[in-house]
Amino acid sequence: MYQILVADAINAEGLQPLLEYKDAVIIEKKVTDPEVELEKIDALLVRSATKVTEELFEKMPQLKIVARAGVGVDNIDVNAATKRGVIVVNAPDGNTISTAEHTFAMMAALMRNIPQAHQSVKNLEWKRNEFVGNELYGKTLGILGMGRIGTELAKRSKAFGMNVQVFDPFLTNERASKLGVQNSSLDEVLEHADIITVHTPLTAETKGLINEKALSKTKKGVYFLNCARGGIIDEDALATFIGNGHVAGAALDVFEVEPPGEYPLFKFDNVIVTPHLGASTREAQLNVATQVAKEVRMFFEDKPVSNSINLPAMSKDIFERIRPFHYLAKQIGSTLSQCINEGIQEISITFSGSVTDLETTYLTKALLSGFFKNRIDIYVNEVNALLTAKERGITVGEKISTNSFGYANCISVTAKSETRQFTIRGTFIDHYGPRIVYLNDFNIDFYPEGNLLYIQHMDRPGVIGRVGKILGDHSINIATMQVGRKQVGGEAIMILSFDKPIDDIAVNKLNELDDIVSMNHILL
Ligand SMILES: NC(=O)c1ccc[n+]([C@@H]2O[C@H](COP(=O)([O-])OP(=O)(O)OC[C@H]3O[C@@H](n4cnc5c(N)ncnc54)[C@H](O)[C@@H]3O)[C@@H](O)[C@H]2O)c1
Ligand SMILES: O=C(O)CC[C@@H](O)C(=O)O
Repeated sequence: MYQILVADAINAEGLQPLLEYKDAVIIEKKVTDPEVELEKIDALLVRSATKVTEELFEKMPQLKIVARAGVGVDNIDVNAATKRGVIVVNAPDGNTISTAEHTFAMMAALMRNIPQAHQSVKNLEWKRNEFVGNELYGKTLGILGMGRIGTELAKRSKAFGMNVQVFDPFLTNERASKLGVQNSSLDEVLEHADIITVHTPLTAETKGLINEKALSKTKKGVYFLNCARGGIIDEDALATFIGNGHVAGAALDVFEVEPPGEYPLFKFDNVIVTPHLGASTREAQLNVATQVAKEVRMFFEDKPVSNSINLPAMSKDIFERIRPFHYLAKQIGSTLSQCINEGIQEISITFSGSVTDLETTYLTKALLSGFFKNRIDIYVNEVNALLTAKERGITVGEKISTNSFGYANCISVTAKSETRQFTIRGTFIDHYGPRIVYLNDFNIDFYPEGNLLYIQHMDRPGVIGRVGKILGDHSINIATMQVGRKQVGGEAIMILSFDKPIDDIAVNKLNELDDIVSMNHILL
């Protein structure tokens, strides 16, 4: 039974896909609640309140997926998640419209002094001259960050007759002209805009994007909006420029520290604020909760998640095509690691035939996760496989080849240690499934699953019989047996499979046999 912790206020109706999931129990409590057994939690659902830090991951060794019911993942240490193989998903577009509408509402309220006038009337005043505002019509709106929210805001602002000038390093001129906005540099926006709004994520690059230097390039009387993340506009610098009258006003939905407590900007009447309400509509909360609940359920049902921050996105269709090779790659990796007993320095993977049409990097990661599964303690999956290899000094190479060794598809892997190299190849055969077809210079053919014994021996009369006898004497039933050799009387290999695990006594007896060179018990 998966334990799913819903740590922030997430729309209950949206959680329905998880509430209906019979393999999960939902716990709605804060991560700090002493009743929560953090060490048993498999999935964590949050909004922006819970900070998902390295220390929290430390307390949650079972955690497999963190879902952010919203866009920004700046409250989640994604690097720490990746290192531990924890998948991070978000709900990227469920609150786009709500946040764009909130930004627009803030802009209109700011330009027409609505919050101040509202308060004044409620204080039994009637100061019509004091609250004279400005039209939006004809003004230049500068948008920094033309992603989902920036784009929706641009559309709404154009409908109000505004000129829209934008800066986004990833925006092409073609897209800008389709949207009817002017694609500009940061400085051009700063110099020309009457109102400037930020819609970037908070990153090392965007932290303080609007600082003293940027503010000093703006027009006197400019207005600022921040409905993205606190810190993109430097709050101290903004306070200075509002205080000296250069900036005419600001509307803020987000703060460097939330809740902001005693806050220098609150003393200005021309600063209007909301408590991080951009996404707070019934529609957005239902959308984001449903999106993440579906994603978490898909993950536990072993289906592809589409909005992962640290995994490649894959459609259901593509996932169905890659699924057999994904399994094959994992089993190859796991077989490989159990066939070699020394430290590996290099793993080279070559894909050929029909598998090359697929996302091979994803298969490389799956192969590595299989490789590490039996070698190290930490949970390795496609998220942290490459990082784990790097941390352990293993060079991983991937290439495509036209030589598929006569198979319709082939994954060939060579692992190198200081002293030797080991090659393993697998293929997926329609109607048969995954097969290992080459092991350490021997052609062979076996199904990579279950309890296997890989025996290297000399090709001499009676060896196979003696192996069979010892196993029989220990009541061990051989399910399948494959042999491979290069020349008569030379080195040979055997792969035996069993219905149940074989005991150490039998293995030791087998090891004592003449003509047995080495033996590896493989559990797949
Ligand atoms: N107030 C709220 O409740 C609320 C709700 C939703 C989202 N948000 C915030 O809004 C942000 C934007 O959301 P979105 O869905 O539009 O994201 P998005 O990823 O669709 O758009 C972000 C855009 O910023 C651009 N960008 C990145 N670095 C930049 C830089 N240095 N200068 C200029 N542009 C840059 C990107 O190219 C991208 O186009 C989120 O990261 C989140 O922090 C806030
Ligand atoms: O959870 C919220 O309400 C805030 C969401 C918003 O900041 C986001 O990044 O999606």
